Amino acid sequence: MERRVFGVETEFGITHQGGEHRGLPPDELARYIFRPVLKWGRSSNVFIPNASRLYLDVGSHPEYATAECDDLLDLIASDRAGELIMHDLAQRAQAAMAEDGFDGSVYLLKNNVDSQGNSYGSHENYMIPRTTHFRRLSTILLPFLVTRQILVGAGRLVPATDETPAHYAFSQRADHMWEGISSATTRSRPIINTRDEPHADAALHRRLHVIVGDSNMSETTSLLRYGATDLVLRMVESGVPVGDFELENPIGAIRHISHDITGTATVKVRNGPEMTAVDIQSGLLDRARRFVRENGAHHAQVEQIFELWERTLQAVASGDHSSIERDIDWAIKKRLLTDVAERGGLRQGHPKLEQLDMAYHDVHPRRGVFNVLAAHGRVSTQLQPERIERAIVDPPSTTRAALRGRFLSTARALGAEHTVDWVHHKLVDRPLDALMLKDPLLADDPRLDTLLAKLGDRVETLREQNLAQRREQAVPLALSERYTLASPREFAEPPLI
Ligand SMILES: Nc1ncnc2c1ncn2[C@@H]1O[C@H](COP(=O)(O)OP(=O)(O)OP(=O)(O)O)[C@@H](O)[C@H]1O
Ligand SMILES: [Mg+2]
Repeated sequence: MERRVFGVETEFGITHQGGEHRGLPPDELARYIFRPVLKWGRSSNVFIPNASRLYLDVGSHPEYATAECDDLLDLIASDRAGELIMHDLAQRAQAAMAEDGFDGSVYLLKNNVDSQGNSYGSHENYMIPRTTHFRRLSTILLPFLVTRQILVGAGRLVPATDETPAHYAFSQRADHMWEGISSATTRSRPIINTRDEPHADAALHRRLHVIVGDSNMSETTSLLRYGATDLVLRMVESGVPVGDFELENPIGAIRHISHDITGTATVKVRNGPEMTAVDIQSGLLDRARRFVRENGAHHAQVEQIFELWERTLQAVASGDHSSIERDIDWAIKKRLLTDVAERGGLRQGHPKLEQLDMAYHDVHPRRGVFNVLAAHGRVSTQLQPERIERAIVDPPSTTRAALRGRFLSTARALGAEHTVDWVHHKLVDRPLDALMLKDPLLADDPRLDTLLAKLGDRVETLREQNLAQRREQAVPLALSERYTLASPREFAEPPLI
């Protein structure tokens, strides 16, 4: 596959604290957060002009699904834009609640486990050819995903239980996976979900749904996560030998690996020896390097991804994590927790440290601990803030998201009733002219002009507007007046919440 479509769905944890009374329960809080969405789109399931989807399912985990991207940096930008859009909604909820007499602060967390131990996801979507051999896919991809947490896990301080002392684990999600592959998402939570909803021409494509990943705060970790997975998928698709790392017990392995931060835990490879996660990842990295040597790099970040992949494996293998403490989520957070524990003389598992673990994932640009570290230049980034800000309003330009974005902002600006999903675009008054875009990689289609022309002359006026003018109009429609990013010099130390 020359170009691949990527999308990521993030479910956020929410909580309301710090007021005079007990905070609102999460379901009521979620309703406050989605109030402007409901008002804007008359639904709690809307597509917004940057072509992404905002969604509140039953329960209390607001979700943002990025538009389709074919570029890794676009994907990360759209995901980061989602944090800011959700943050904006959380701030509005806080203000509305204060007016209603519920004081306190709203916290929106981009993590995967709440303090009661419930888990929520960060789902990756990769378009793959329909012809991909599924058995080959799973024998290669499962061991990759089971061991990928040592590269891109978000880290978690695991509280003490009767059997185990408090300790630091690579992953948030590992303990919440129950199956290797299946079609269920909630009940049995498989690593790879096989539900067949391609959002594309089903004869040509599948949408691979990976639900094992942790939500990442670090743009660099995200780049490694999506970039390495894409490389492994390329090898699967090309048919080259990738080695035999099929695991005897993937679910036992994913937990075992997560809870051993020394990286020395071994897992049994079917037809093979006991191996560490580093052994398996090193084998895959070697083959990916060979694959790129023979076939060429398919995008500009491939070498950077290899370098990060290798450096992270070396750090885990040596036990010296200092070389990745600016780049990899679990290592950034571990350094922070260690420093704070040493400074304050706190034992492992102290409630303050558990709180700091949560605070790392707070998406508030000036309060969230990761964001404060970023504002102080203490973690690496991949994107200029302007690119993230643009992604709040503008869809990616190289996929059908561009068409959806144009349809949405034009229809909104002209007050034309419409419905959309990933594939369909319909003006309510013109149901027979509905536009179906089955190719997610097509960013241009004259049929959209034909459809929009049904809206009359005013479309021409809109088309002639420059981007800045369009943004002026689109921003209020994208749910916000203005979004501001953290100012880099405002804060002295990461706060504890
Ligand atoms: N053809 C495609 N291939 C890969 N990803 C796609 C494709 N079409 C859309 N996507 C991405 O898939 C994700 C779909 O998100 P959505 O939340 O609607 O997922 P879902 O699994 O269909 O539904 P739900 O969350 O309701 O269970 C988005 O991030 C989108 O960009
Ligand atoms: Mg979803």
